[in-house]
Amino acid sequence: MKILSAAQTRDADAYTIAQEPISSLDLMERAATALVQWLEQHFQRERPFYIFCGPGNNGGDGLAAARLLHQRAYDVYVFLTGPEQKRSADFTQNLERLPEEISQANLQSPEDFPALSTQAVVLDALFGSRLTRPLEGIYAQLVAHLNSGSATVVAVDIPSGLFADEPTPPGSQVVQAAYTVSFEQPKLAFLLPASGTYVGEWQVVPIGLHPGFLQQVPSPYALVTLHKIKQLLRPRLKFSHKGTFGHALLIGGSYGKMGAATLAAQAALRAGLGLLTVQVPQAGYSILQTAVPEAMALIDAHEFHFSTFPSDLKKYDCLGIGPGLGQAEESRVAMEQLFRNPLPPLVLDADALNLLAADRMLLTNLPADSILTPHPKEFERLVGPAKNDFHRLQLLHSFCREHQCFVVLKGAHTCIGTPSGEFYFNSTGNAGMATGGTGDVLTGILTGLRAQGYSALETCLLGVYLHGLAGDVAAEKEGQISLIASDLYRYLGAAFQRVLQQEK
Ligand SMILES: NC(=O)C1=CN([C@@H]2O[C@H](COP(=O)(O)OP(=O)(O)OC[C@H]3O[C@@H](n4cnc5c(N)ncnc54)[C@H](OP(=O)(O)O)[C@@H]3O)[C@@H](O)[C@H]2O)[C@@H](O)CC1
Ligand SMILES: [K+]
Repeated sequence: MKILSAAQTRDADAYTIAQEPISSLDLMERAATALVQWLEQHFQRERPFYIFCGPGNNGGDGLAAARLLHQRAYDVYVFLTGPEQKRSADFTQNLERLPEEISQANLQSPEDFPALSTQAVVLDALFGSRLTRPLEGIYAQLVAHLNSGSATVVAVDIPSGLFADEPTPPGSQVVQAAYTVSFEQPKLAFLLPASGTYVGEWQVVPIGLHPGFLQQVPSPYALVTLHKIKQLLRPRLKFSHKGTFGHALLIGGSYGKMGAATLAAQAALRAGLGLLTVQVPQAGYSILQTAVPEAMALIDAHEFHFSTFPSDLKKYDCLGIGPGLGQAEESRVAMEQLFRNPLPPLVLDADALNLLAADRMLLTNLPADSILTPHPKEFERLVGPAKNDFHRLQLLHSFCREHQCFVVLKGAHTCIGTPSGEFYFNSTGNAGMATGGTGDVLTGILTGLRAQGYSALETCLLGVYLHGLAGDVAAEKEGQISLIASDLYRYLGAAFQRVLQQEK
């Protein structure tokens, strides 16, 4: 699913109005109807609605929703803000349509702000996607009031005060929503860590924007959906054998960090890999053979960490390196030597990335189409600090282009950067996965998929999505709090099943 800028969203709106054709007022009615359907599913009629409307079309949505909620027997209170001369045409029409029984108040100063009980549902329809500057004066005071109460806040389209596709200046007043119901497409701001915290749980409701426009509009940003993943996943054919599904080499583990290597190994196998060899230091031999009997072991010359690499690298279909590797000087030298050889497709994680960051000459020898899986701190070590989340995306773009690699930047919505400048945000996963070892599992999944012949991009899309989906299935069964990394490979099979069973 493409992610559009605020300007593109307005164009989509205008195109739909002209081509469908539909009046702008009717499009607003459609948006409000979709919003109210969502509200009805989530809130009982005992919950009174306090609807705060700004002067633009976001406020117009709020007014239309007020009328529709009233028709559905909810208690509704409407609060208007902003100068009358700023009111949009559709806002004005919806204000005229508002039934007289609905109480209305104009908010001129903080003394007019209503008290909000825990029972109340606040609908934030102050500003939408055409915010032009940070909120000030009465708007900022009102947002502070809404945020200080204990009512449930639902943002219409986007929390007011948040910029959809550019950084919101630090210190700005922004609505802290429990839920955000967004029209047709999520906004880029929802997917980035700093702005995403304002959005709460977000939901996209379709409002029938013209598919012709959505297909042709260019956007570097996309949200990866189940539909896309289903198209990528290849079925396992009857006459296949273990050789069909690739042979991967994993290099990882050091004294005290053998678990990282065994987690990655288990995950690689569960990703459908045919054969797996794992190279560990001597101290890891029995651990590996006991924890992962399905894997073949190669033993490093060093007792405690990575110091040498196998000579016959060509026989492997993918090399995954990094989980639990450590950062010993001997390991750095071994990496340097490794990078002077012809290599199979690479997946690099954790300490392999730290070694790259410490020795930038290594980066110049990075083979094209390598996959790197940093968390934000590891990414910062590679590219330097980012001023904000949007600047981090620029750094991601430049890094992927310069090194012709794919970067899986891990986070709540993991972002895959590509050499050609696209950004794919993941839509699966949950907070239970913020626990040690889940990154090692991801490295294993990616290594296992890449060895099966998936392209670097397909590997990233599939691997990241399935890793998150396994986490979601695990959380359904065990809850988020107790989720641990090994649950992710234990539920990976169930995640594959969910994708395969999804209707095309
Ligand atoms: N696109 C779609 O598909 C559909 C969109 N729909 C809905 O429309 C919404 C977008 O509506 P919109 O374009 O009227 O913009 P919106 O954000 O309501 O307000 C702009 C007004 O606020 C003002 N203003 C801005 N910043 C300010 C500030 N800091 N402090 C004070 N004032 C400020 C600005 O005036 P300015 O002062 O900048 O001249 C202008 O008057 C969208 O989010 C969705 O909810 C659906 O109904 C139908 C389908
Ligand atoms: K809003």
